[in-house]
Amino acid sequence: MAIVLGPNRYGKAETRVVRVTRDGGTHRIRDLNVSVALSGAMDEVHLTGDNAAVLPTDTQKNTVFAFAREHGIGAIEDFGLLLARHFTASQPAVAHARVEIREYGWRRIAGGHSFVRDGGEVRTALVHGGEAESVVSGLTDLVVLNSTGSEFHGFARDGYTTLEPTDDRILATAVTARWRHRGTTAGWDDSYAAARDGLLRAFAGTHSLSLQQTLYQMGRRVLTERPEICEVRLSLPNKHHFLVDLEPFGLDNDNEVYFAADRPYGLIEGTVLTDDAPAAPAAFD
Ligand SMILES: O=c1[nH]c(=O)c2[nH]c(=O)[nH]c2[nH]1
Repeated sequence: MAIVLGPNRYGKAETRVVRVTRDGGTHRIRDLNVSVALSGAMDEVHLTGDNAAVLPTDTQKNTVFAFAREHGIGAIEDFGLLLARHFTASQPAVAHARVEIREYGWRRIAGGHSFVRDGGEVRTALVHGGEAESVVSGLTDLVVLNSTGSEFHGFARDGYTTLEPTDDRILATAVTARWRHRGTTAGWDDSYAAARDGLLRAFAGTHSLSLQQTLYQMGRRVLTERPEICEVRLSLPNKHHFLVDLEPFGLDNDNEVYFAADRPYGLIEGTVLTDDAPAAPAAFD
C-alpha cells in the first residue's frame, strides 16, 4: 500500500479590507472579507518541504490591499476575477485560484461620511416587576462607522506606548445601548425609534476626539431629546481600522485602504444620566 498526497490548497483566509473613496466631502466605503486559496503543483512543499512554488499567504494578503488601492473595489465579482487571474497568470505553479468574497453592506446615516451596517441589529428590553417596576430598552450590534471626523491625540504615554497620534482616522463601533425609562407607560415603539435615531445622529454629528467623547455625546443626545428616559448606558467596542502601509509596493495610501481588525479591541463603556434620575438599583441587572 502506498500513501499519496490528495487534493490540497492553501491561501490567506478572511483578509478584511475597507476601501474609502472620496468625492469631495461625500465618501463611499466598500467593506470586504476576502479569502484566497491557491492550488496546483504543490507536491514538493508537502512531500519535501521545498517552498519554491509557494507564494506566501502573507503576499496574498498584501495583494488584496494593494489591488484595493491600485484598482479600487467595484463589484466584488470583478475584484475576485482580478485577484484570481493575477495569481494564476503570475505564478507558474498555480493552476487554480479560488477567491471567495463577502461584502458587508453599509447605508448612509447623516452627512457624507457616516454609515450604519446592514443587518445584525437587535432590539432589547429588560423589565423588572414587583414593588418597584422598571423598564430598560436598548439595542445591540448596531454597527456604525465614520470614515473621517475622528481624531485621537494628546493621550498619556509611558515606556510601552507606541500608538501614533492621529488627526484623521476611521471611527467604528458596534453599539450596545440600554436606556432606562422614568415610568412604565412610554409609547415604546416610538420612543425606541427616536432614541435609536438620536444615537445615530449624535454618532454621525460629533467630530470625535475620542470614542469616550462620542459616547458621552450619544447618551446626552438621547437624554436631551427624550424626557421619558433618565439614564443611558453604552458599551462601545472600538473597531480598529488600521491604515495599510503600501509603501513597500510603491503605492501611497492617503486614508483609502484600511485593515479592519476584529481583535483585540478597545472597549469604551459609560453611563450618562440626568441628575434627577430616580434610583433604580436593579434596573440594569
Ligand atoms: O477613542 C479612543 N479612546 C481610547 O481610549 C483609545 N486608546 C487607543 O489606543 N485608541 C483609542 N481611541
